[in-house]
Amino acid sequence: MSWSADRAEAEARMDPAHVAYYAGWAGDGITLRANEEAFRRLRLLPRVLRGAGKLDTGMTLLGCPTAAPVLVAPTAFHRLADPEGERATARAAAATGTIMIVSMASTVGIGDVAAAAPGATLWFQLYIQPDLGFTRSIVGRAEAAGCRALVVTVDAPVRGRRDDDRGFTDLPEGLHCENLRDGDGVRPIVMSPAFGWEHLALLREMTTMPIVIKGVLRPDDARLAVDHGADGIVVSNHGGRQLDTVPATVEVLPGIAQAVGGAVPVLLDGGVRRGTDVVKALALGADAVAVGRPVLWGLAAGGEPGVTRVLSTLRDELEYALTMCGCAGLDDIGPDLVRRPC
Ligand SMILES: Cc1cc2nc3c(=O)[nH]c(=O)nc-3n(C[C@H](O)[C@H](O)[C@H](O)COP(=O)(O)O)c2cc1C
Ligand SMILES: CC(C)CC(=O)C(=O)O
Repeated sequence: MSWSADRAEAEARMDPAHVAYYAGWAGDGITLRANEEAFRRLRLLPRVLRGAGKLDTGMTLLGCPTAAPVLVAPTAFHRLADPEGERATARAAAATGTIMIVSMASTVGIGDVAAAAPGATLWFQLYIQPDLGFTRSIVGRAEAAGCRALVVTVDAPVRGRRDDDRGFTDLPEGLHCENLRDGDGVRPIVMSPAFGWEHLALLREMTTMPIVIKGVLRPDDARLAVDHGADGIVVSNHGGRQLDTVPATVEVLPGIAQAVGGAVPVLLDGGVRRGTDVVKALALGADAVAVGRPVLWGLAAGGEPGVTRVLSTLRDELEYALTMCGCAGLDDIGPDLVRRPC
């Protein structure tokens, strides 16, 4: 089943307002579409008779082994798709040897996600909260749950304007952002334009987890992130959900990879749908990619087995594409494999 068949199935099963939230985009959806279109425009140039033999797609990222350079991107509210929510996604991640980045806006608390999927490698995504004491306690919960990295999202100084959200504002009865529990209540997520690079040093004091900056689109910002001690970068435009008309992530990737120069791992998300997209991103300088909506559609269409299928299919497609390209492994992927559009 392809991701678009999953989406059709999700549309049949889910509340239309929730489908619209998952699918949602900022403005006119120019960036949303550009992410996928940019991958489609790139062409692969396979090499032949390389005697490559059987290949291995496994690698290690920030000390964490992963079966393929494909991670689960952080996405909010998995219980809108399936009653087990993030528990199901994490079990599927464990079953496929995939690193899952759990959203701060998960509908299962990070401790419960970890307990439900003991074999999973979890990273935790954070929106820094203006109450830094509360931020510290959220980070502490992620650390106590065994998360292996902190992914700090920096492309949301305010919420994206999503005209087509069709009225989705509040979670249904019984669903909450469990990581924001505070005493008897649950605090709202606060976005703030007041954060600066200096906040990285504050986070560094709060945790021993490696810190990854998510939402970088410029080489100079990537360099600043490295200079301020980031351990990794995610080239991301939030799946086209924040500022419309920013470029497709794969278009800005080569410049960012060059600016980072291998100092820290560079990940990319936005529009990755097939194994061939993974090859293209790696060829243009990414160490790994992350997928957002396909995981949500797989979860809605088929629960935990649905997500397992999405993740294992991506890995199979990657292996197939690499074999077809004459690669012996991930190290064999270079820019020569991709022909950019004229
Ligand atoms: C429904 C939905 C919820 C999201 N929630 C978060 C979130 O809580 N934190 C975050 O950093 N990014 C969030 N994102 C952005 C994803 O991490 C990722 O950048 C994006 O989905 C990648 O694009 P793709 O969906 O085309 O794969 C969300 C994306 C979607 C579609
Ligand atoms: C709860 C939201 C802030 C999650 C998000 O980042 C998104 O919907 O894109």
